This record gives sequence, structure tokens and C-alpha cells, in this order.
Amino acid sequence: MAGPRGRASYLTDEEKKNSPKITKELITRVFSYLKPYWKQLALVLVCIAVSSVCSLFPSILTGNIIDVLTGKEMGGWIGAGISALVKLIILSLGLTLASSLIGVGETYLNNWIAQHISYDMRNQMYRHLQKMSQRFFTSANQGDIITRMTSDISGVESVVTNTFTSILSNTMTLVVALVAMFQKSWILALVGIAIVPVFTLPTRMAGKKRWKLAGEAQACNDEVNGILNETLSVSGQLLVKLFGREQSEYERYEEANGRMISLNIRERMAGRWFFMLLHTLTSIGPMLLYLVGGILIMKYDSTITVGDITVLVALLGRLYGPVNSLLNIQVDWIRSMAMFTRIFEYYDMKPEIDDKPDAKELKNAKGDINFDHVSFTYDGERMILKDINFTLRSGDCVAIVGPSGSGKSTIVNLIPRLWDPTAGSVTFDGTDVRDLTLHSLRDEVGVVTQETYLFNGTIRENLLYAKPDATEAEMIDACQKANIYDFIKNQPDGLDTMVGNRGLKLSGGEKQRISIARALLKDPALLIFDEATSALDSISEAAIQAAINPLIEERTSILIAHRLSTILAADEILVVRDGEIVERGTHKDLVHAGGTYQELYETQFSKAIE
Ligand SMILES: Nc1ncnc2c1ncn2[C@@H]1O[C@H](COP(=O)(O)OP(=O)(O)OP(=O)(O)O)[C@@H](O)[C@H]1O
Repeated sequence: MAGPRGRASYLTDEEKKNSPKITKELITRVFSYLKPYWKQLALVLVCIAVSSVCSLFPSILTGNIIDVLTGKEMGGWIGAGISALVKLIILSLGLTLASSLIGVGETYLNNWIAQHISYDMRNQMYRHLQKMSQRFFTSANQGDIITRMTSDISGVESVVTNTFTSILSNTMTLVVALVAMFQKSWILALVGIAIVPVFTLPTRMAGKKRWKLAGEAQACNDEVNGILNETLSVSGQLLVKLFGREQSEYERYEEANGRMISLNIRERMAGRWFFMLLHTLTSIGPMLLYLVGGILIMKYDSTITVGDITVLVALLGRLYGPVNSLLNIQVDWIRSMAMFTRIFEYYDMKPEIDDKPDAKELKNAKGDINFDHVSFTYDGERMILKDINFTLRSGDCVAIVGPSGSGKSTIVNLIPRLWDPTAGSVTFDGTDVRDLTLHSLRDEVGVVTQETYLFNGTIRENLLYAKPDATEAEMIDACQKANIYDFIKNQPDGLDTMVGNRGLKLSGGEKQRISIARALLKDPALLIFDEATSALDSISEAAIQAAINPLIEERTSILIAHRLSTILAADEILVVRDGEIVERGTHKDLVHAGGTYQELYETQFSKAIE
């Protein structure tokens, strides 16, 4: 039969092209994940072996039952008559029961092992991804990361529960059935074996057609899901509404939906006639055995009994399933190895930014920052920062201004080591940031980002993210300083107000003030404030300005500023243009100097205070 959707029994052209190279190292690595569970695995093997044998024996015993019924004694080990019959029946039932019970235990163990392996792999992957640098997250496809974490690792579960056990149990069943068949009659066994491919090969061919259709239906299904994701998301819906595209989006959805159902129907009907014919033909197998067996009994070999022929027919019926499954094993195997290879590719990516083996802890941080001839490129080609030099003494406040894209955010991102400089060095309290442990360094750097990111939870939960053990009083104090407490107090749920998906239930200004309160709670030695470029009304702007002041009062701070009020709060202004510091000084020094600052002042800052 065709494989189920998603785990079909045929490789796609792409899968064939990208088949992994199966090396000894790869297999050893795959098996290293099984190693901690070797005891449970050994038990599964025993269960499979015993249950395969137990499940076949009732078929073999049926022959003996028939022989007893037809008056043929068997080897004398059980005696003829009613008592032998009862014993055989009880034995047969007992074996069936035993096989089912073992099957239950085996399924439990199997799933237990699979879930534990997947648990180990997911945790390992999460830990590893957390260490990956900003470059990885800005360039990797987000969907790809999620797929590795979910589908690929879930796929591993099915490798353990299906592929491994299917190989074992099918091989076991096949071997036991064949041995039993040959033991009864080698001629009839050969006749049986000759019949098997007549049924299994056409089944595979019909399955392939069905699988192709399933693939098309899946692609169509993905398209439908894509439309749903795009048009029913918060921002998608907004766009549809604002542009009045409801009808055209509905038509697009209806068309794809219609295509999907017709493909589904075709897929489910594909090969249906063929299987009907096949089903009828299946009876040919037993008939052939009856014919050849009958001729043998009547004309040549009187040792074969009617019971033997019944057993052979029953066993023949048990061969199709395992043969079909084993024919698919190669596909399952390649697919599983490809899955492991994809997962291992992720594991093998080296974190670009990591602690040095001898990294030092940053203790009693003061917040002295120095940029010494720092240059930086993201892609190895375009220099984004060129020879940046500046010093910030503990308690200083510097504003970085410059046109959009001039490199302001890039400069500050080098301090908490979201990136490392291409040349030159950044020091924190006199030590190169690359020689400090990431954890201790980032503990001392608080960043209020331009795009405020809040988790979908309560205000309290978002605040506690900065300091999990903060007391209620500390939280209220931080909110008061950040000028957001009045707003929180007026909410019916206070600090337990839900902020919505990414903080969507709050205005831009409110979100930013909560994020300032969060930074205040963290109480870092250095504060970086990346001011939002988006326009705020003057009341929100004043509220934010009042929130920033306590932040910068007692600590070193860097403000990426777009508004004059923020710039005026700084001790020094660094003007960046095309990755270079082109001017520095105070507002008074620069506003009439005829340079970039004056230009920015006339085009942006002065407007912002109107
Ligand atoms: N992850 C990245 N990969 C490649 N290039 C980047 C990346 N991030 C930023 N850039 C580029 O680096 C340059 C400087 O960007 P940066 O964000 O530092 O500018 P900015 O001065 O902070 O701008 P804005 O005021 O608009 O926020 C831009 O040309 C930008 O396109």
C-alpha cells in the first residue's frame, strides 16, 4: 500500500539527489544517542523476537489441530483425541495472548526510548542554538530553525518506534515463517515464495502513483496554510482590511481549497480499482498451494498432511506484510539518515561568539568603555564601521547621532558582544570584552532596544525577566522611575495586566517605558538606549524623557538619539556618518559648526521639538 502522508515509501527526486553519505562516523553518532538506553533496547529486542515467534505459532498449531481432527497423529508428543485437541487450542490461545501482551510492553518501551532520545536531542539543540551568535539568527531562516527543533527531531522518534523495530520484527517474522514453511515442505515453500513478488511488486507500483498524488495534495495544503497564515495573522488581517481586499483574498483561498479537495479525492481513489482486482487475485496463492499440495499428497508424497497445507497457506498470508515493509526499509533508512544529518549539521555549527577557555568574570563593574581603532564588517566586504575611537568614563553619558544606516546600532552592539569587531578592540573596565565571560559582561549591559520586545504575558512577568527575584516594591519603584506606574495603577489588573502578543495591547510609548523599567530593575553598570525613530506625540515623548533621566543619572550610558531632548541630556555627542565618527562635542559646539550635526539638527532635531 502507499505510505501514509508525510512518511511515504518512495524517495523524491530531491531526496535522491541529497541522499546523505552514510559513513561509519554517522552511524556511530546516531547510535551514540541509543547508547544510554541500551538496557531498554535489549529488552525491546527480546520482546520483538518472542512476540514474533508467539504470533506465528498459532498458525502452525492450526495445522496440528486439523491433523488431530482428521485423525492424523503428530509425532506422538501430544497424543491423539479430545485431550490433544483441547491442549492445542489452549496452547494456541495462550500464545496469541502472550504475543499481544508482549506487544503492549514492547510498544511502551519503544515509545519510552524514542521520547527520551528526542528529549535529549531537543535539549541539546536548544542549548546549542542559544549559544549561536546574532549572525546565525539574522541569516538563518526562522522556519528552518523551528523545523529542526520540531519535525526533524520528532522524525527521530518515528525512526526508533517504526524503522528500527519494523526491521527487526519483520525480519524475525519472515525468518520464522520461512523456516516453518520449508520444514513442512520445501516444494510448497518454494511455490509460496515464487508467488510473493507477483503481489508485492504491483502493489508498490500502484502505491507510487498514489504517493505522487499525495505529494501534490500536500503542496496544495501548504499553499492553503500559507494563505491562512498570511491573511489571518494580526498584521495580515489589518492589511486586508485597510486595502479592502476581503473578496479577492476569499477567492484566492476558495480556489486553493477547491484544488486541494479534488486532489485529495483523486489520491484516495488512485489504485482503488487495482487493489480491488488484486484482492480477488490474492486467492490465487492459496489455491495454487492447495493444487500443488493436493497433487503431492495424492500422487507423490504421502507424508504431507492436510494440516501442513493449511499451515503453509496461513504462513503465506503472513509473508506479504513483512516483505512489503522490508522493501521499503531502504527508503526509511535513507530518510532517517538524512534527518540525522540535518540535525547534526546544526549541532556542528560552531558558536561564533563564545567564552574563551580562560575568560574572566567582570566583577564590581564601573562602566568604563573604550573603543580603540574599531572597524567592523558584517559580510567581510562592506566596512560598516571604520576606525571608531572613543572613551566613556564611569558615569558619563554619550549620545550617538547620525543619519539612518550610518552604523549607530552596530557600534553599541559590539559592547555586549552581539558581534565582535573585525579590527581593533572594545574594552569594558579596561579588559577586552572578548576576554570576559559573556554572562558577566551581559549582566552589566542593559539595552533598551528601538523595537521594544515584550513577551506575551503580564507586565509583572516582563519585568521579572530582568530580575527574577525582584520584590513588589522594587518593581513599583522601577515603574515609578520609568514614568509608567500611573498607567499601570489605572489598569484593573495593575502589574498583572496582560500585554498581548509582543506587547501589542500597549502603545509604543508605554511599551518603551516598561522596557526602561525593565532595564532599571536589572541595574546594569552600562545602559544603552536605542531611541525609537518612530514619531511619538509630545506627551509620550516628555514621558519617555522623564523616564530616561533616572536611568542615565548614576551610570555610564550611551543614547542613540533621534530627539533633541535626549541629545541635550548627554555630556558628549558623537556624530557618525558612513561608519565614521565625523564630529564630537556638545550641542553648543556642534550646532553651528556647519557639519553633519548642524545638517541633522536643521532637518530632524529642531523639527522634533516643534
Ligand atoms: N545583520 C546585518 N547584516 C548585514 N548588514 C547589516 C546588518 N545589520 C545592519 N546592517 C547594515 O549595516 C549598516 C548600519 O546599520 P545600523 O543598524 O548600525 O545603522 P543605524 O545607524 O543604527 O541605523 P538606524 O538609525 O536606521 O537604526 C546599514 O547599512 C545596515 O543595512
